[in-house]
Amino acid sequence: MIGIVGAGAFGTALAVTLARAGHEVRLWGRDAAAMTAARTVRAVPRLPDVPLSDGIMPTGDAADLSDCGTILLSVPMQSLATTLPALGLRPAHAVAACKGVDLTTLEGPTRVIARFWPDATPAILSGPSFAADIARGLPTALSLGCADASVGGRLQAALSTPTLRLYRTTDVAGVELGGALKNVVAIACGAAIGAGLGESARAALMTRGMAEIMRLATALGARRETLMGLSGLGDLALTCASPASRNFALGHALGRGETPPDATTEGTATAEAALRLGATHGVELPVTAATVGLVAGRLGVEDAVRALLERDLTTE
Ligand SMILES: NC(=O)C1=CN([C@@H]2O[C@H](COP(=O)(O)OP(=O)(O)OC[C@H]3O[C@@H](n4cnc5c(N)ncnc54)[C@H](OP(=O)(O)O)[C@@H]3O)[C@@H](O)[C@H]2O)C=CC1
Ligand SMILES: O=C(CO)COP(=O)(O)O
Repeated sequence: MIGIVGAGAFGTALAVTLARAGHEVRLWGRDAAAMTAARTVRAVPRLPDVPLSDGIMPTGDAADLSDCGTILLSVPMQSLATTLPALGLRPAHAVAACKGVDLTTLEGPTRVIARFWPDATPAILSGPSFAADIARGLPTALSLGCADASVGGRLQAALSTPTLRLYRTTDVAGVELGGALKNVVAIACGAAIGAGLGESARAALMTRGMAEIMRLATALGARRETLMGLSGLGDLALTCASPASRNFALGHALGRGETPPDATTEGTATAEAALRLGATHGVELPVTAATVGLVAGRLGVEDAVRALLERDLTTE
């Protein structure tokens, strides 16, 4: 039996594909009334058009997940540290499916898990995948990072489904940082497109953004080959190119001078966290700095572009 914490779009999509593959799934959401309603409506508010099969038990009571040896965590990154201790669970394996860096502690999801659930083996699941695609059973591939190779292998086998193919690695930092940092670049790309700066500008931002991801993540212990994989280059390609990305949509609205839609956008907090990490580790992050300024309203798109173009010429 698999437990999923967070009945948002992604947690629910994972529940649907795992149940379709034959798993019994307990899906916990913080809104107990909505989860009770979901038992009869057989859908959750964040993914209303996706029916929940009989193999999924929606619940607002975390105790219903106490028999689940593996728990997937799919709440927004900035709420992970408050969610975990409140659940009262002690799973053997805890797989983070959230993308970001905790702004208070600058920890990735597996470090947060280790802090609150020291007995659990932590892992991270990340890569290019829109919740709607996974829920529809469209082909998807993700990275599963687990420092314990044998647990990682077991999780890979358990969580892969006929349409969701997992690749495993022991490079937890690479999987975490690739998935977290690409959201920052997606905001920047959305702003460029929204402001009418063109496809060439987007390609330049993606490429230089990827250079920043490489610099910061390798300084923090990630391996280059992981960052060139699904949770890095792969997810960067998806989110920087698709209006379906909420991070891209946020940047797009800012680029057009409009009010951004109200949605989970992990890239805003992660951009700030990345700047702090960059300052500590002596890593220059010009695209990230411009994105932070843009999101905070300190810079307009034109100022941000000027700041990037006026930097000293350098080698690639
Ligand atoms: N959507 C996608 O396509 C993908 C998302 N992800 C990642 O999955 C994670 C979750 O995103 P997603 O499911 O899309 O987000 P949603 O906005 O769809 O849902 C967020 C979920 O987290 C809950 N939540 C929000 N704030 C808190 C809080 N403070 N404490 C506890 N629970 C909270 C929400 O509860 P409530 O409904 O009650 O507000 C909801 O169940 C993110 O890190 C995201 O980057 C990864 C890959 C794809
Ligand atoms: O991470 C995602 C796809 O891999 C989803 O991106 P958004 O959170 O920007 O919608």
